[in-house]
Amino acid sequence: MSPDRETSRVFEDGTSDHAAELAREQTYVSAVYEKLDVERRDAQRRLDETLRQTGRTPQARTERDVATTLYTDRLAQLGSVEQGLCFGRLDFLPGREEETTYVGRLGLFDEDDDYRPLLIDWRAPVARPFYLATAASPDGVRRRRHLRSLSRRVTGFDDEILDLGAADQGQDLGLAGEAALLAALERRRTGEMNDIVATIQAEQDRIIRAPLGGVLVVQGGPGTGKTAVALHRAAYLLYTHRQQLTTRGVLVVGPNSTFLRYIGQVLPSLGETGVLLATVGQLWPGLDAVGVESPEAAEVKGRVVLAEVLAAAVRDRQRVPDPVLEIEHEREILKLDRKTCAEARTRARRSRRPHNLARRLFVSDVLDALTRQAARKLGEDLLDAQDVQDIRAELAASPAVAAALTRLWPKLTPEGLLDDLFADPAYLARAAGTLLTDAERAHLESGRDAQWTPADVPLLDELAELLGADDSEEQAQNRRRERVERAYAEGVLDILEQDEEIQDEEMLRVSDVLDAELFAERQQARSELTAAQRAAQDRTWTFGHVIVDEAQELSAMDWRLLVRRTPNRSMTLVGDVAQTGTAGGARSWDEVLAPYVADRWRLAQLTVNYRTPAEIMAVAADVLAELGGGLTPPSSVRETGVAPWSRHSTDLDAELPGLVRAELSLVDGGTIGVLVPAARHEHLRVLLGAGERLSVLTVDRAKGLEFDAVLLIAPDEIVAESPRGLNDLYVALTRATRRLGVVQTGDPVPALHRLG
Ligand SMILES: Nc1ncnc2c1ncn2[C@@H]1O[C@H](COP(=O)(O)OP(=O)(O)OP(=O)(O)O)[C@@H](O)[C@H]1O
Repeated sequence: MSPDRETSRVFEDGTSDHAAELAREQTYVSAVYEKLDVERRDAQRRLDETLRQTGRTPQARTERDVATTLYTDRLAQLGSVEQGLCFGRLDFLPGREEETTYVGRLGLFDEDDDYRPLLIDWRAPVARPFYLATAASPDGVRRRRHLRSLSRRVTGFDDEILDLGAADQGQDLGLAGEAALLAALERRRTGEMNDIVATIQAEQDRIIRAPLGGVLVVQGGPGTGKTAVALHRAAYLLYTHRQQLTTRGVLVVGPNSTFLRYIGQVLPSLGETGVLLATVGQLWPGLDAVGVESPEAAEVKGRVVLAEVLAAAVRDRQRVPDPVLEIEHEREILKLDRKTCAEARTRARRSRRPHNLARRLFVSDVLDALTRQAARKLGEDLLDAQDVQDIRAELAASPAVAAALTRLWPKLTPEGLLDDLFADPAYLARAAGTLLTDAERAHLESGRDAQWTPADVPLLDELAELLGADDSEEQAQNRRRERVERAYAEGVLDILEQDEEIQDEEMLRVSDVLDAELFAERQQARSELTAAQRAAQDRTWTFGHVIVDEAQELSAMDWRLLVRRTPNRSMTLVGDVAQTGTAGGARSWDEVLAPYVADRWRLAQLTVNYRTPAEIMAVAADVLAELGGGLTPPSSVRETGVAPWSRHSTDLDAELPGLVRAELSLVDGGTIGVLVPAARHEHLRVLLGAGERLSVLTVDRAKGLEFDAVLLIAPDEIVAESPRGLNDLYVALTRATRRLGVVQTGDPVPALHRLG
């Protein structure tokens, strides 16, 4: 159904009516923007007022904190919805209370008219027919209108009349707002993902609005909008379960930082800033795990047996003397024997506390034993209880005793232990036992770079759990700081109260202003941290909901980390098992989830490809068939009439720059992705350079991204480069929104037979 045909159906007497209708829409949309401006000024004024308040009691201060966060968030939200604020309109069949509803990026109401809705938030239940209504099931909707706009100007609209006569709309894919959808898909790519709020399709909407609890897996082929759906789901959940989720926050996990940059603007454009976007490698606060290692090393590190290896590595550090450890104390030699230490060790281990916390038990038992010995040497009969206590305190403070305890049960940090483990083959061999082969251990030892790698982070996290943090000193410091802060606040209050007693109006005003500024400063520093920011600084933070994109790539150890961050198991996992590139990634969702939720997870599928034109998808479908696994390729929403091309190159360095230039000129200011085998990446990146419109990437870096045109280089090498090479080829072929060119340099790849 073309928009023109539809427009003429609605306005049978021609374009002048269309112009008049456009003008009417402009009047309405202008009024909505005016309301937005009023709301912004109002929120700014309230924030200013709140920051000026003194907060004289703890309750008042808490209230002020809450209000400041509220107005700061509101301002950010109102600031982010400027573009495309109002994008839809629903006209209902007679009999409904409301005749017309406008749908947009947030809800706005007219307080002077009994809170009449001016604009309905796209996430509100009443906006749902905008995404779900079809001619076959119109849900009371007579007409759905998509408004097009540029800044605050309405530039056009596309209508759909939802009567049964129009039931052929969207062909057999059941598309809603097809004209607007196709216009969105035709837009050239900029290197940043856009939101799809105006054109969400029914199968996507059902996933976005699925209930919060439990594990929802979204399986969908390339370009089916999994990433878009995941991000809109985050926005929807925050809107619908605001209270529950703003305190705990939502985490969105992506495969790498290039991908996170690509999707980074979507949630802010939906008015949501309280979501933490991170790779698993970024979930260790203060550490940027950007080290590089071999795929083999990363694969071994991702195996679930590493949890056992690490536990054994920790136990290995809990030692007993062989046979005796001598300690010099006050010119006497005290002896720690194997049996005493073994008993202390058993008691400490049985406590089931993490290593650094169980250490206190071990230390206490050893000190008891040493105290008994020292007392015996001094003549037990001559000592009273206080003397014995003093001896124990002296022993506890003795550097020689401390050194012995460190040898037997050292305080350990995750970083220190992991570094030692990978640097010391004998230690690794003891910890791994029969769990890893010699060759696998060799990967761990040799694959090391000076920096931590993303695959190290789940290991550090596992170790943090095994070791625990002896934070008694930190807690004592916190208690001291709280006491000081309380005393400070009480002091301020005293002064204010005295001032009030003096009843000197001028002085009162001065101290009020001073305190207001001080408090405002302190409070601002605290309240500006959203749950997402606090979560980013806290390894033990547990989220209200976790969304994982490209979930098929995660290793077993990654999953352990993420499940620890989501004790309520409220998760949305989106991915495609046909695109798994990492050796440790998923072959099936069952396999991945069984250890954590058994079979208690729900599966939703996406079936329509919004990215890759049918001509290119046909080539990719051959590769999918060769992969086996019984997955059906998604149906492309459009054809472009442009066939993918292939050529053989005998001198790539000479030919490629010209091919890239040609493609750049054909995409009308759009983007090109040159996807290359890892072994050629560095060379071709230097040869071609890179810029805003041109990216030279390995396939794993291109995962989740899209380009107007893709040039795929040496597909045979991509296939040969990894055990999941065919999956990589599938990913590479499905990155293009308009054009695909394949440059072969070696043997033809059978799965690409269609290209000739
Ligand atoms: N309903 C929609 N309206 C407009 N554009 C859409 C819609 N759904 C998806 N798209 C667009 O289709 C493209 C592919 O979407 P997305 O990247 O979310 O797919 P994906 O399933 O995550 O793909 P892949 O598995 O290949 O990474 C994006 O440009 C996205 O904006």
